[in-house]
Parts: sequence; structure tokens; C-alpha cells
Amino acid sequence: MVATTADSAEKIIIFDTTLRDGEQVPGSQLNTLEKIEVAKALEELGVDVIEAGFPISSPGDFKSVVEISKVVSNPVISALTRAKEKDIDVAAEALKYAKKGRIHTGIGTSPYHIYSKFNSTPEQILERAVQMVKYARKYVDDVEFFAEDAGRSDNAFLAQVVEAVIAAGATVINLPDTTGYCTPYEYGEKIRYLKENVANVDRAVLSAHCHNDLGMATANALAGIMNGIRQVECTINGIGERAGNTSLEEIVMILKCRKDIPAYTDIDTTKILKTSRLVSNLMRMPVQANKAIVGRNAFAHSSGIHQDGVLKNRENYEIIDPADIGVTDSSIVLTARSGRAALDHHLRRLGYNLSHAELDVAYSKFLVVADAQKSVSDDDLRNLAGTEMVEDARRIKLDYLQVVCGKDAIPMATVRLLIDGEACVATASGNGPIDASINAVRQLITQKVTLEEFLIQAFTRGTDDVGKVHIQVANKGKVFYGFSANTDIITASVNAYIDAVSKVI
Ligand SMILES: CC(=O)SCCNC(=O)CCNC(=O)[C@H](O)C(C)(C)COP(=O)(O)OP(=O)(O)OC[C@H]1O[C@@H](n2cnc3c(N)ncnc32)[C@H](O)[C@@H]1OP(=O)(O)O
Ligand SMILES: CC(C)C(=O)C(=O)O
Repeated sequence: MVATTADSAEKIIIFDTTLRDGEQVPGSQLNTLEKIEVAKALEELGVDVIEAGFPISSPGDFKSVVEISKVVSNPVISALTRAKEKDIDVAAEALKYAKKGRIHTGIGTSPYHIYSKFNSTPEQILERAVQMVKYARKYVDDVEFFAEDAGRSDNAFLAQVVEAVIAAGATVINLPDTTGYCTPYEYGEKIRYLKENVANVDRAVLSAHCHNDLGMATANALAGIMNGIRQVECTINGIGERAGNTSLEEIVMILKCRKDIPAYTDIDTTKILKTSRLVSNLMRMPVQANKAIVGRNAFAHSSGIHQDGVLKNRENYEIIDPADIGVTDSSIVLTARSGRAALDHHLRRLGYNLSHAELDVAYSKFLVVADAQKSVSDDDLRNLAGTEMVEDARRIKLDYLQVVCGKDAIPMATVRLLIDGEACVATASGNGPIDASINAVRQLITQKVTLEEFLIQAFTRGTDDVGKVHIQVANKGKVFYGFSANTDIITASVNAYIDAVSKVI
């Protein structure tokens, strides 16, 4: 276990492999310019190492490692190779402009890899590992060795390999759970075993590279940290081969949030969201809404009890301050599950200070809109606050509206109004559903008015939007305005008309 005093907190090196393992996601390949853009964002984010590619794999990947090496100065630039001289030669060539270059070479150490991938023996694998580390050291001082499938490797053989490659000059030892098979307990125990059984283990940094096949990639990296891992290999949004890798934002925020874990990173967490969006867009990999830290809903509170709790004290329901990762929007999302506290919060933010009684009225109006929409925006609230949220003191109220319309149908409307509490019904036709509805209203409200203007507007958000209706009527030379908003534009039109005519009366 790592020590538990705050002053002995250990720095965890963040090795980002978005551009290598992340880029192994089918359909997510980037061109060199896009890779440079991501690399610069990773540098701004404060990662310590950028794995820029696998230079022997293609001329494009080679070029990307070269170009990234030229423009990135702070992080170490790492290039992946197999345990082959040719791969190492090409990687060294690609890294020639890197201010701090690292060759990341290695070979599989599990029985699967030894016997059924390489058709080899443990002795031959050990020998090749040592030779290739020595070979890479001829080019660079910083050589990372990966023991592929360390997760399923025999611990005693793994310890033998690790000891030998450290003696051969490896500065970092990567212990990948390549297939995402380990449980956190097993992975932690593996690291502890190596710490206790490898001579000179402290000459090298131990690194975790965990895959997410069983959803344990971040938990395994954390278990590693608790047992001596000092570098975590991770990707933005957790992307990577198959189910992906430890996600950078998760491991970084765990270490920031859990002060009882004596480890920290140098990541500027306020840039996490921005970097996540960039990677998602460039790599055409949408982030699932409930993804920890960077998902659209990661900080969204939509239910009334939670919203009330957050408004009383953010920490009632939030373990992370959204601003810490660069979230600037309000986390209180208005939906039909919201309560008065959340509605009042947003109305005050928009400058509407309602009394208790007004808020009650507003709330019931709000629920009608919220039920009709997935969420209620500021624009919706402004509309509602404009008219619908004030106590409806009009003598005339729309009680019922039914419209028949469609292609080749004769538009017909039936309205029932409550005029001073008395129900009156009328039916009329028109040249469209709104015309038919207003004609029906006119049969019941005989007040003479001239319709001077009728305007319907939608906000640009989609088919579930609220329609706003502005009406201008004239009576005896005076102008009266009516307004209403509703997801049903015919209801909004009738209400706006009633609003205007009520003012005349
Ligand atoms: C776990 C990981 O994520 S490792 C990284 C995975 N990423 C990639 O594979 C992407 C880049 N890969 C490539 O572009 C290609 O696979 C190349 C250029 C590396 C090799 O291409 P090819 O020469 O056509 O070989 P191919 O891909 O068919 O097979 C891989 C070969 O590498 C060998 N190999 C695999 N890993 C290693 C290793 N760590 N050390 C040495 N040899 C290895 C395999 O045994 C196989 O060789 P064989 O055909 O003699 O059995
Ligand atoms: C090449 C190594 C580091 C790897 O990606 C893995 O084992 O998953």
C-alpha cells in the first residue's frame, strides 16, 4: 500500500495513449493534422507522456510521430514497437525531433502469447525481451518495456522478466492487463508481488495499462496505484482497442476527489471537458450520456429532490465541483421531475422574483410545458414568465379545444370557453386549423375587433419546441396585444387571441 500521509503523496505520471491505443478503434483514425491538434490539447491538459503512434505500422503513423515530436515540447513523446530491431530502428528515426523521446518496446509474457502467439518458450521470450531493451537503449535513455498480457502472466515468470529488463536498462515497466481480465484485487496483488520479488524494482517506474473488457480498467489502475504503480496509461474518454482503456478523466478525478488516496497528477482538470469534446469530435466517437466525468449527464440534476438538495448545498449530491473539469452550464436541468426549488432558482437567475403564491401558479403551468417537452430551456421560461406564469385573472378562459385538419380535410374546430365561469361551445370551419379555431372563438366572443397582426415563432430547437404567438387587435382606434406560448401552436393561437380580446373587454 502507498503511505497515507498527505505530505508523502506520490505523483502519478499520466501517459496518454489516445493517439495510439485510442486510435485502434475502428473508424476513429486521424490524419496527421488532427493528431497534432489532439497532441497540442494533451500538452495543454498537462499529460506527462504522449504515446504518439506505432511508427513501423504505416507511413502515416510514422509521419505523425515525427510531426508531433516537432511541435510538442513538454511531454515525453513515446513510440510503440514490437520486440524487433526493425521496429525499434524506425521508432528511433521517427523520434529524432523529440525533445524527450521514449521507445516503448515489449513482448507477450502470458502462456497464451508465449505458446500460441509466438510458438516459443519462456526462455526465448526472456532473452528477446532483454536483447530488445538493450537495443533500444542504444538510441534513447528512456526505454519502456511492456510485458503484454501481464494480467494473465504467471507472476513468478513475470518477475523474472521484469528483473531482467530492468537490469538491461528499462526505465519504465508497463504491466498491461491486455484483455481486461483481472479483478482489482488480483491486479493490485500482482503489482505488490513484483514490488516485493523483483531485485532493484525501484530503479524503474511501474506502469498500469488496463483494458475495460469487464468494466474494470479504471478500478484496476487504481488498485495498481495503491500497490506501487507510478504511471497510468490511459485515454481521453476511455477509448481504445475493444472496450477501451482506463479513462484519463476518471483516474485523474479519482485522485483529485479522494484526498485519502495519497497520490496526485499534474493534469489541469479544468481542460478535461474541452479535450474530451475535441477527441470525441475528431475521432467520431460520441461519449455516452452517462459516462463518468465527461458524459452529458455527469453533472445534470433533473429530479426535484436532488435539485433541492444541490441548491441547499452542492455537496449534498455532488462529489466533484463541475467547474473543476470545465463545466460552465447550470447542472439543474428543468424537467417534469423538477420541483419548485429548481424552478424558482432558474426564474431568479433570469430576473423573475416570484412570491410563494405566484410560484405555485407558475409551477403548475411549468409542469404542463415540461410534460410536453424533454426539458425546459431559458427561452421557454422567459415565455412562460411573460404571460403564463401570472395568475390567470381573465374572465374568458379556454377550457377545451378540438381540431380536425389534414391533407384534403376541411379544417374544423370545436372550442369550449368559460366566460365568467359559464361553459359556452362553438364549432366553426376555416381555411386552416388556426383560422377554424379563431372563427369558433369569434362566435362566442362577439366583441368587434380587427385582427391587425398575427405572428407565430418557434425557437430553433426542433419539432418539440414551444411556439410563441403574438397577436395585435384594434378596437375603436386603440391597439391591444395578446401573447401565448405552447407546444401546441393552435392552443397558443387561441389563447393569444383570447388574451388580446380580454384586454379590449
Ligand atoms: C496489445 C496491443 O495493443 S499491441 C499494438 C497493436 N497495434 C497494432 O497492431 C497496430 C499496428 N500494427 C501493424 O501495423 C501491423 O500489425 C505490423 C506492421 C506491426 C505488423 O504487420 P505484419 O508484418 O503484416 O504482421 P501481422 O500484423 O500479420 O502479425 C503480427 C506479427 O508480429 C508478431 N508480434 C506481435 N507482437 C510482437 C511483439 N511484441 N514482438 C515481436 N513480434 C510480435 C506476431 O507474432 C506476428 O508475427 P508472425 O507473422 O511472424 O507470427
Ligand atoms: C502494447 C501494449 C502496451 C498494449 O497496448 C496492451 O497490452 O494492451
